[in-house]
Amino acid sequence: MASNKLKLEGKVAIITGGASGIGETTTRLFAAHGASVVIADINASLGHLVAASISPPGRCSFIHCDVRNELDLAAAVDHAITTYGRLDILFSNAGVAGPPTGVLDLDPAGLDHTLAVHVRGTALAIKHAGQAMAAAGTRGSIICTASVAGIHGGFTPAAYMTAKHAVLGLAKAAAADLGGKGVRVNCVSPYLLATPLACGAYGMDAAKLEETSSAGAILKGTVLRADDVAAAVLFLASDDSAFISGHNLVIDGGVTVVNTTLPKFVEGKYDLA
Ligand SMILES: NC(=O)c1ccc[n+]([C@@H]2O[C@H](COP(=O)([O-])OP(=O)(O)OC[C@H]3O[C@@H](n4cnc5c(N)ncnc54)[C@H](O)[C@@H]3O)[C@@H](O)[C@H]2O)c1
Repeated sequence: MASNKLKLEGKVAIITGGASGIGETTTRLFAAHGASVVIADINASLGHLVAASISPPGRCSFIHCDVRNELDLAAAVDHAITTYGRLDILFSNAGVAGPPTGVLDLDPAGLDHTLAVHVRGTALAIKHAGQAMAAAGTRGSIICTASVAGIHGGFTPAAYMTAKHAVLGLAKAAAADLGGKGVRVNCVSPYLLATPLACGAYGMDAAKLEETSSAGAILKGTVLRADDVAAAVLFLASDDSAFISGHNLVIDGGVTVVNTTLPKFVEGKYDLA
């Protein structure tokens, strides 16, 4: 049975990419669990709308932040501390789909942009949030959005896949560097779910994308939604995961561990079809 206990009461979080999709849903869940949340995003109109829709007024605020820009991330951390007095949680989640090509057709500018948002952005967000947590002696939690594209080849175009592998490496490096300060660093790795990023990249509306995602999933009878990812992020942000660091929490209903191309053992025999 789900507990009614607030899991983040009195905590302060920064969520990059918090204006939309997984970030927006996590912003709402964190606030519902008692956290004050700073949305750090380039989309000012959506960011202000989401922040204003969360009650009580002031519980959530928006700051314009391009995660490729170190000064923007430093300002987001300052904003959290000035406005709410502390920083306990960073959810580094801002992302772009990147160029829709394989390696042979790769456009260097598209590769640079994809790596800058996902890798440089995550590294600098961890740097500034980690420094603030360490300076204040806060036993903080940092969560980065990686992807099933950080585990296997073939899921996505090359630049995005490269970026998500790097995010996993970064999180391991950061877990090692920040563990001595009491700060935990983990990743979540979702499979395909309907958000503006994914619908845009695949050229599908939300219903079609969910149908496609469900058809490819191993786990049947349920559809992966942003709520599922936000629940995993809440677990990693809260004291429920107090001794978990350097972990990649995969939210894929088994997609990355089941190889559907191998012969299948069904009801007493191998299905070689
Ligand atoms: N949707 C999926 O299927 C899926 C699966 C696995 C991982 N992810 C990852 O989840 C994360 C969130 O994406 P989403 O699917 O919710 O998409 P989304 O488009 O709904 O949200 C992405 C957010 O990032 C923001 N953003 C983009 N560039 C930025 C920048 N330079 N600085 C600050 N903010 C910026 C956007 O404005 C937007 O609010 C991304 O890292 C994405 O790679 C998505």
